[in-house]
Amino acid sequence: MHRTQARHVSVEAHRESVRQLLAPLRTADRIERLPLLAALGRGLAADVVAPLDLPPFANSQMDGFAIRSADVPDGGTELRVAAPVPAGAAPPELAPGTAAPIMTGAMMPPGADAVVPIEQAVPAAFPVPGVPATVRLPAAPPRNFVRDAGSDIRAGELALTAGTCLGPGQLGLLAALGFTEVSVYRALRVLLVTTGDEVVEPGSPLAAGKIYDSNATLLESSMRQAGLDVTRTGIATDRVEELTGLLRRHTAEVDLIVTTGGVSQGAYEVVRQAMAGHAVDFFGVAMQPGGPQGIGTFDGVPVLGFPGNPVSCLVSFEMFLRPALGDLFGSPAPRPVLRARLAGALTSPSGKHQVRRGTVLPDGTVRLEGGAGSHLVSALAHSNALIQVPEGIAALAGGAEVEVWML
Ligand SMILES: Nc1nc2c(c(=O)[nH]1)N[C@H]1C(S)=C(S)[C@@H](COP(=O)(O)OP(=O)(O)OC[C@H]3O[C@@H](n4cnc5c(N)ncnc54)[C@H](O)[C@@H]3O)O[C@H]1N2
Ligand code: MOO
Repeated sequence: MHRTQARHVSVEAHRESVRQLLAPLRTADRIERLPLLAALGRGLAADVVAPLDLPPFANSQMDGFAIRSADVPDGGTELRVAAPVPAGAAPPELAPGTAAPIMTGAMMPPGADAVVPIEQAVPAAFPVPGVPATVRLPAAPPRNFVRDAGSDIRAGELALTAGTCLGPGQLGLLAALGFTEVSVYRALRVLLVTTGDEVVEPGSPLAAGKIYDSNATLLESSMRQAGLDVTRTGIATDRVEELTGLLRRHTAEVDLIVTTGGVSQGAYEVVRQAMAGHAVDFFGVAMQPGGPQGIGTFDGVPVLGFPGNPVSCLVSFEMFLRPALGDLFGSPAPRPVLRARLAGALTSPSGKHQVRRGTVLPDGTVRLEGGAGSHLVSALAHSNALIQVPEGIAALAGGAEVEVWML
């Protein structure tokens, strides 16, 4: 279905449509098992349940003496020194009235329930092993400097939920639990097509009326950051048959097609025309920039048609595609959402959700970078955040609190 720009949908509704378009890609054949380090930055494909307690056994948090806390009265006492407990050993029971030298991470001897750090002992040094010795220790409450078995996570508990992005912390947990491999989603393969007779490759001569292709680099880097496997076709001209042929050649190899340009109201809207006869819908989203959008399938492959202005296509990616990838596949680089105070006033088209670019400063304010224009790539390059101005707001004064998405 090829429709004209008759309706306007909300940002939230379009984000949900993008999610629904991609949800069928979450299939079992897109799951693979990888060694932990190869899974860095991938989304976990299935819940992981802890197969063991962490720590697996009660152990000492300090180098010191393991004691039975009941053996030491309030004012402290002198105890006989038992055999030392090095890390990695399984110690025998601690005899009543004795203190066992114990190292950080070493297993608590059965019977011992507290550790006194070596700094608090008199003398504050471990005796030579095998030589009879005593040590004076202060009282310590039960569990003093003891890390209980299962105090981090218990066997049978959910360690990581499906859809979690695997960063160093998550991979470290899997290693601590003894895993060597993990099930993750394969990277989605995306075909990225920029369009326009005025657009030329950076590095080639810039004739009058031409501009360099910034969208391809903006989007390919965004896509790579979000874990996508990107195929670029080079710039498609405004000839419809050329674009149609190019898309047909690649449909079998990709999971998603993303185009830029050719979706608004001009006389030569190549993407709209190439999608004629396919289940692709074109309409306006109540958002600025990034208003004109296309969504649907081309020969069964999901398609997103982003507008051609550089900031518009980047904002489209951040507002619609990145959140869907995060939700469905646990893709990396989700955007942290913060609240910040505007350093200066702004105006916004009240019927649209405006996305301005800005810099969040250490004092918790956000400074606008450039105006609202969707061609302002230089201002974008100096921004670290997208400022969200919801539909219905026509103006905000300096100091007003806004939601920002960190880039
Ligand atoms: N009469 C109307 N005109 C326009 C409307 C409208 O509603 N009515 N919407 C405007 C808005 S908003 C946007 S956004 C653009 C969207 O246009 P298209 O998606 O059709 O994109 P193009 O016309 O091809 O290009 C727009 C703009 O972006 C530049 N561009 C395109 N590709 C690239 C690239 N790869 N790298 C850098 N710059 C690129 C292109 O030269 C244009 O300046 O339509 C408005 N017009
Ligand atoms: O919706 Mo357009 O992206 O404002 O220039």
